[in-house]
Amino acid sequence: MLRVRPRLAAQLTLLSVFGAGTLYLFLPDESRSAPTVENATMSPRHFTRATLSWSQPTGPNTKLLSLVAAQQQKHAPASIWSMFVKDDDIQVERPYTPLQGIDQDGRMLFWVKKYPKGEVGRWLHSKKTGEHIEFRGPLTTWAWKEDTWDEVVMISGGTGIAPFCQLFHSAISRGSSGTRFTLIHASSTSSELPPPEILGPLENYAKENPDKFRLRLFVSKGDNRNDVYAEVGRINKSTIKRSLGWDTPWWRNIWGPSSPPTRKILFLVCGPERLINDIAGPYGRNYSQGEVGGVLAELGFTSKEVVKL
Ligand SMILES: Cc1cc2nc3c(=O)[nH]c(=O)nc-3n(C[C@H](O)[C@H](O)[C@H](O)COP(=O)(O)OP(=O)(O)OC[C@H]3O[C@@H](n4cnc5c(N)ncnc54)[C@H](O)[C@@H]3O)c2cc1C
Repeated sequence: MLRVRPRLAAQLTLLSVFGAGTLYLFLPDESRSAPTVENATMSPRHFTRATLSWSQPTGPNTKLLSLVAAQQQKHAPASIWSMFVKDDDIQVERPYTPLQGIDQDGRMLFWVKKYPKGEVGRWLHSKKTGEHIEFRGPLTTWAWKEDTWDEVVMISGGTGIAPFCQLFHSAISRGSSGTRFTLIHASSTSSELPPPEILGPLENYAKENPDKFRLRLFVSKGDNRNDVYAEVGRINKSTIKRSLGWDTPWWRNIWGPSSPPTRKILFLVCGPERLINDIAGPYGRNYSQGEVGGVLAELGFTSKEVVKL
C-alpha cells in the first residue's frame, strides 16, 4: 500500500487545487537541479545517500544525528564546511555543519535545532535509525589559513557552535598552529547548552592547553544542568575585552591610555540574528557581510578582522 506522509499529502492536496505549475512556484528552488547519484563519492554537484545510524535528543529542541555515507569518502576541505541536506518530502535543502568533519567511513555527526515552523530541522528530527537522507557537499563556509592570525576569537550562540567545533577538530586540537584561540559560547538556558559530546573535548583541551585555547560559556538564565559551568549573563563588551586581555583596571590608565595592540586578531561570529547584530552588526543585503557594527565596531574592529559565518 502506498503510504503518503502528512506533509506530502498536504502538498498533493494543494497540487490538485492550484495545479502543478502553481505548486512548483511555491516550492523553494534550491535543490531541484542537483541530481541524486547512488553510491557516489560526495560532491556539491549531486546528492548522494547517507543512512541515519544513531540519533539522540540533547535538549528541548536539539538533537545529535550521526549519518554514514553509502560510499567511502576521500577527503574533506581543511576549512569550515557544510553539507546541504535535502528534505525529500518537499524537495528543500538546508546547510548543516558536520561537527567533526567526515571520517574515512563516511561518518558525520550533526547537532541540529528544530524550530516550531522550520521545515528541514523538524524533518531531520523525525528521521529514524536506518532511514536514508540525501546530502551534497562539501561547501566551504570559510577557508581557514594556518599561521595568519595571532589570536582568533570565536563567538557563537545555539547551534552556531557547530563550525567552531569543526575547526577545533580539524585545526585547533592538532596544536600545530601558533594562533591562540578563544571560544565564547552562549545558550539561552543551561539545558540548551551543547551536550557533553560537543563540550567534553573542548573543555578537556582548554584545561590541558590554557595558553592555546580558552572556552567561556554563558547562559541567559541558569537551570538544573550541573555537569557544566556557565556564567549567567550575556556576551558583551567587557567579555570580549577580558578575552583579549584588555580589561586593565582603570587606575592603570591614569597616566593615559595604553598603547594599541599590535597582535593580529580575527573574530568569527556565528549564531542567531540577535547575537550577530549585537556583537558584529547585521548582515548586508543577500547575507553579504555588511559593515561591522555592534560591540566589535565599538572596540574599533573593522571588516578585515570580523567574519560573520
Ligand atoms: C553554512 C550553514 C551551516 C549551518 N549549520 C547548521 C547546523 O550545523 N545545525 C543547525 O541546527 N543549523 C545549521 N544551519 C541552519 C540551517 O541551515 C537552517 O537554516 C535551520 O535548520 C532552519 O531551517 P528549517 O528548514 O528547519 O527552518 P525554515 O523553514 O527555514 O524556517 C522556518 C522558520 O523558523 C524560524 N527560524 C529558522 N531559522 C532560524 C534561526 N536560525 N533563528 C531563529 N529562527 C529561525 C524562522 O522564523 C523561520 O520563519 C546552518 C546554516 C548555514 C548557512
